[in-house]
Amino acid sequence: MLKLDNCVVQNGSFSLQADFSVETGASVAIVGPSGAGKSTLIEAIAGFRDLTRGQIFWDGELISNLSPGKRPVAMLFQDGNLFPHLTVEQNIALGLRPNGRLSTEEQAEVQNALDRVSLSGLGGRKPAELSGGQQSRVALARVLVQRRQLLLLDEPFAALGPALKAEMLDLVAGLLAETGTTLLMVSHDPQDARRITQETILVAENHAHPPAPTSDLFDNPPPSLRDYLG
Ligand SMILES: Nc1ncnc2c1ncn2[C@@H]1O[C@H](COP(=O)(O)OP(=O)(O)OP(=O)(O)O)[C@@H](O)[C@H]1O
Repeated sequence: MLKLDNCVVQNGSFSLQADFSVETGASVAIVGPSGAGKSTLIEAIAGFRDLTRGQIFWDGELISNLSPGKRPVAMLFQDGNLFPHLTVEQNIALGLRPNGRLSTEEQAEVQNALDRVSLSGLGGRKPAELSGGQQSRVALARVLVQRRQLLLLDEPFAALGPALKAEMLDLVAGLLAETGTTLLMVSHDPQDARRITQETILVAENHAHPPAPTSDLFDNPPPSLRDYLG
C-alpha cells in the first residue's frame, strides 16, 4: 500500500496537501485542472520534490527519506526520454544499468521486455527509425525491466493519436495485471481514466483528494471537476 501521511509539497509559491492511501495493485488516475498540482504530486512520490511536511510509506516502510533511485518507483515521462544516439536495446538496458555491460541474464531480460511490448527484432534500431507509438513502447519496456512495484505515468501517451493511445493503455493495463504493479496515472482525458483505472484522485484547490471510484467521480463530478471538464 502507498500511503501519503499528512503531506505538503511545495512548488515555488504553490503548495499541495495530500493525505491518502492507494492499495497495492490498484490502478488510479490523477485528474484535475491545469496547474492544480498533478505533476507536483507524482514528482513528490517519485522523490524529485521534497516534502515540507508529512511522510510517504510503501508497504509500511518509510520511502520519503530515500533518493529517487532507491524508491520502489518507476516513472514514465510524456516524451519517453529516449536517447537518440543509442539503439532501442541500449535505451532499454539503461533501465537495468545506467552504465556498464549487461550480463547474459540481463540481456535476456531486455529481449523479454522487447517481446512484451511487441518490438522483437527492432532492438538494433535508433529511436528516429521508429514510429511514435513504437518509441512509446521502448520507453515502456525500459520501465518494465526496472521491475518496480509502483509505476507513475505523467500523460505518457498524450502525443499519440486516440487509437494508438488506447492500444498503449491496454498494453499497460495487461502488463500491470501480469505483474501486480500499482499504477498512478496523470491524465487530462476522462476516457483514459475510465479505460484502465478503477479509482481516481482529484487534484484541485491545493488538495489531492483520496481515491474515489472513477465512474462515480465522472458521472457525478464535484464543482471543481465539473468546471474543468466543461
Ligand atoms: N518553478 C516553479 N515556481 C513556481 N511555481 C511553479 C513552478 N513550477 C510549477 N509551479 C506552479 O505549481 C503549480 C502546480 O504545477 P503542476 O505542473 O504540478 O500542475 P499540473 O496539475 O500537473 O498542471 P498541467 O495539467 O497543466 O500539467 C502550478 O500552479 C504552477 O504554476
